[in-house]
Amino acid sequence: MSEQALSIPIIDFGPFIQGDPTARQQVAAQMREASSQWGFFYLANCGMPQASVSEAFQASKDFFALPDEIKQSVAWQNAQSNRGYVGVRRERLDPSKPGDLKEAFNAAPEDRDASAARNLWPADQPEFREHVETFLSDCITTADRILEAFAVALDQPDNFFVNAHDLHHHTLRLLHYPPLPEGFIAEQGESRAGAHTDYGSITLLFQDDAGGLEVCTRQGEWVQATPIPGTVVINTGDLMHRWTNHVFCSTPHRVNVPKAAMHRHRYSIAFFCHPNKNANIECIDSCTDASNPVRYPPISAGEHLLQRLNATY
Ligand SMILES: O=C(O)CCC(=O)C(=O)O
Ligand SMILES: [Fe+2]
Repeated sequence: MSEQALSIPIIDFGPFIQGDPTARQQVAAQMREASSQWGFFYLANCGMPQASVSEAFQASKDFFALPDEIKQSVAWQNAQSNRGYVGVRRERLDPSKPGDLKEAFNAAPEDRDASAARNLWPADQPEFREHVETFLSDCITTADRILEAFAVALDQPDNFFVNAHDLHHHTLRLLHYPPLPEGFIAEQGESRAGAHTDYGSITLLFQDDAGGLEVCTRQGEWVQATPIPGTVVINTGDLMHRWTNHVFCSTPHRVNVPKAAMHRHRYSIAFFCHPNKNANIECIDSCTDASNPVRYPPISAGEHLLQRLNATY
């Protein structure tokens, strides 16, 4: 492993939340550097209430332990709504590989866009719904702060990204990677999650201590994103890559199975941020100059997402 391989940046977000303008600029500059070099970083002191995170993980464990018929009662229907339960092997994040060895539950904020699809909640599980909804709301608050820092990082008005995301077209995804029997991966070439990039603007990723997340460096080397307690992993996705005219990376990542963790469960939770479906995604002015001319025509965020989802299912 190279020097760089050891150093997915860790950024302390505390000074940004506390509000001193110089400190905010410094945090934003670190985020800019990390997003240009890695497209991935750990954020410490991001402001998420610890109880909310713990309750969401517990709710996730309880949900995935339910009988299959209950989970199937809220089965995922289509890319347009993109809510509900996705069973093991249903999704291929890397289309050249067999289905991923994971199950998932997608939910989305319902507070802003009355025309959006509704969440699918299993009957008689009021605590599950309550904890997921609380967590969703905390993720929105946290994501807005992070988006504010990204705007500062790109010399835009503080609310540049927050305004473009104000319909909350985000997706929350609970993920469960079941324990695997011996020899399974070697025989079939499956993984827990195939190599992929995320589609949206930014992703907040909460992981348990099982490990397995790997990130591809710009040099093409796979590096472990070892869980660090108290941090959330932030990555910039395809839409941000396009919006910033390639200034920020959309970095391939995957979930492999470390031998030591093969026989245990892994849980993670991803919050995928997406701009309003009708937001016009057009090269940000600070991201182009003579050496980096505009690379893409404008596209709506909704059109961009549908193109990516249809390629995955
Ligand atoms: O479970 C993880 O750690 C990563 C999941 C992921 O990358 C995704 O669902 O897009
Ligand atoms: Fe991902």
